[in-house]
Amino acid sequence: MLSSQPWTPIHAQIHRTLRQRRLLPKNQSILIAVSGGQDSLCLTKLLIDLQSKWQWKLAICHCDHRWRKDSEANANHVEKLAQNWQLPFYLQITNQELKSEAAAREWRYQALINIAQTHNYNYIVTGHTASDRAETLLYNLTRGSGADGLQSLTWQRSLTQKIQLIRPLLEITRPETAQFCADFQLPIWSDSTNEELKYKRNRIRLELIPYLKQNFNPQVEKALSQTAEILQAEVEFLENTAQEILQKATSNSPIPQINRSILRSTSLAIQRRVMRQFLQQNLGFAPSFEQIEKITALIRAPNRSCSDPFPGGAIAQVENDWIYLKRV
Ligand SMILES: Nc1ncnc2c1ncn2[C@@H]1O[C@H](COP(=O)(O)OP(=O)(O)OP(=O)(O)O)[C@@H](O)[C@H]1O
Repeated sequence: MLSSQPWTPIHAQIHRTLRQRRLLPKNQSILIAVSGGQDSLCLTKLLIDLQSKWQWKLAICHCDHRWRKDSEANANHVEKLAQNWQLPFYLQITNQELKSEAAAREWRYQALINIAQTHNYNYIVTGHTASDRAETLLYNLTRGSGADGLQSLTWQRSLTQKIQLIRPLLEITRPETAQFCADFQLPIWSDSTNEELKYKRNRIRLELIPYLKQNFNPQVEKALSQTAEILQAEVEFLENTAQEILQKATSNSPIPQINRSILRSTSLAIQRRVMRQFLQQNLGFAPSFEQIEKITALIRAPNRSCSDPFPGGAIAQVENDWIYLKRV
């Protein structure tokens, strides 16, 4: 496999991050998701250069959403790069019309998982950067997310029991990946839809972030990304604590029930999280803020109080020390 050093500060940083965070252990099989854009090319080059230290088995996967006229040319471009790098290449082409960004994303992750499962890759890596993290944080902030949405883009997430999604570039900004690609003359395929202002995410990147940089903080991407990093550890702690309390406060009974006096001894932050987990477990979907508030209010409500119905028809009802989730 080609690896034309030199070793740059970004190489050193990624090597250190991978070691400290134990993101991609030695000898593992890794599927790199490559769009052809600057971030995923930077990621691929870095992993190739670090490969001799980690003994990974690397491969490239490209997903063709068939959204743009040049999508086939884009796929061919990535295939050529894979050949030059002497890496196995997998192409996934959609056979359905993907109507939204969300649909495209869902299809893409499933396509990546299918390739990873078929060819035994335990890790899928993407080129998400600190800039993506900052943009996702801002986007979720405008939608009213709590800390969970603001931790935006974690270093690692399970896609299936066997496959982990890893994002090694979360400390590197997009201007840095652009510079890296220029330094190593990596041939970036530019995606024209990235410039379209009808997409909110693009407006955050092209209008809001430059405004914040100019008027508030030139390092705003790093600053927001740091906020996401702090929140990530806090969310993990709160979720684990809530899970422990949920276990103590519930019992195995045919009608789901949760104990009010145990919940009363915890803080509102934990009560909300416990209730979210309780509803999710028993209703089978992620509850909204209003639905969580409705059931949380019952922790201190008078006996026999009840909520109006949740989607699906269940209601929550207080009986002495318990809240029951009853199907009516
Ligand atoms: N067509 C593609 N084929 C393979 N990988 C892709 C493709 N598009 C994006 N990726 C991977 O996903 C990363 C993020 O891309 P981008 O920011 O464009 O997607 P996104 O939809 O905003 O991200 P996500 O939905 O995954 O959070 C890229 O760096 C790359 O690793």
